[in-house]
Amino acid sequence: MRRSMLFIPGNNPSMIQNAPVLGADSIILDLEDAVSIDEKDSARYLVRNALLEIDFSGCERVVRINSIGTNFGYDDIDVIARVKPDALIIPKATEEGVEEVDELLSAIEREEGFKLGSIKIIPLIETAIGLEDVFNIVKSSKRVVAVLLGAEDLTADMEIKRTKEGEEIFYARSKVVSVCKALKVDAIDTPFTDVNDFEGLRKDSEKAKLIGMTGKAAINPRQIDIINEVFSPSKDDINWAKRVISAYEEAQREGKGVFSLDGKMVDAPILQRAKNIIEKAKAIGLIKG
Ligand SMILES: CC(=O)SCCNC(=O)CCNC(=O)[C@H](O)C(C)(C)COP(=O)(O)OP(=O)(O)OC[C@H]1O[C@@H](n2cnc3c(N)ncnc32)[C@H](O)[C@@H]1OP(=O)(O)O
Ligand SMILES: O=C([O-])CC(=O)C(=O)O
Ligand SMILES: [Mg+2]
Repeated sequence: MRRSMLFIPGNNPSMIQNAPVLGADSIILDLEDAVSIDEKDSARYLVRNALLEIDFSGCERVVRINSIGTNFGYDDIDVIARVKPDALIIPKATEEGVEEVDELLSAIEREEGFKLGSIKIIPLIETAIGLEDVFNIVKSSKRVVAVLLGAEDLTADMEIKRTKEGEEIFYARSKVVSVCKALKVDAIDTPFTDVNDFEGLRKDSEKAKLIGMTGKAAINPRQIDIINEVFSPSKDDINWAKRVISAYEEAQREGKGVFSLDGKMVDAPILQRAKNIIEKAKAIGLIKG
């Protein structure tokens, strides 16, 4: 489950230390934009040591490396992959970049005796060229388990204003979601950067969920509960899904493919939606069995 993915600056030991108790499904130890050039080398070793020494209590441990187009990216991979993070985020992802990281990871996994393919990749889509090529980027490595949308860099690249309402990223969100659904990987929404506007965060998360995003990045621990709640099925959703499934079974016994529940038509796609809700609720542990 990747409902909430919390960014933590890779040069901040006290924030990293607290990570296991913050309630995020994944933590992203950042070596890229949250770390100044002067601190790139020390942050890399801090993150390496944290991965070796801290028990992250089952949180997915993800590291955002620097782009391999920079001086830092190769060193990041060489140092971090050897301590086996769960996944690497590749900023400003391109097809060639993901292929190259995949090959570098395979070489390190062989050298270290790790299972081949065990370190996953999450491409960060945050350029216009990356967005237009997202299908090929996801296809370019079997390691890809999710896509993260980065709206701050994307809107900078597109020379447009970033707004709280987010109309300017509707196409990007939709494109990422469509590709992720087609290729069966998670679609993770861009962070909401006003860490004191909780109503705005909820609206933005609901907007992303409505069109199919499966989780959202966070930049502050106070954002996690809202994100987890929005990206989990609600009690009402679960009750509705259970009623649809049992009504469907009854209709089947009566030989009907389509019937109505509360005045609304139920047929195969609605049954599928109900099953998806139950699956997700089981995966999160909201229902058992
Ligand atoms: C566009 C992008 O690339 S986004 C990704 C890169 N950006 C980041 O990683 C930013 C991460 N977030 C942060 O650095 C901070 O949350 C800021 C700068 C946004 C806000 O900082 P503040 O206003 O000081 O946060 P706030 O007052 O809520 O902090 C409360 C507590 O949470 C901690 N905290 C804040 N952010 C984080 C975080 N991301 N991870 C873990 N702990 C955090 C603080 O250290 C503080 O702890 P304390 O009470 O023990 O002192
Ligand atoms: O990683 C993210 O989601 C945030 C990011 O880099 C961006 O928006 O440019
Ligand atoms: Mg960015």
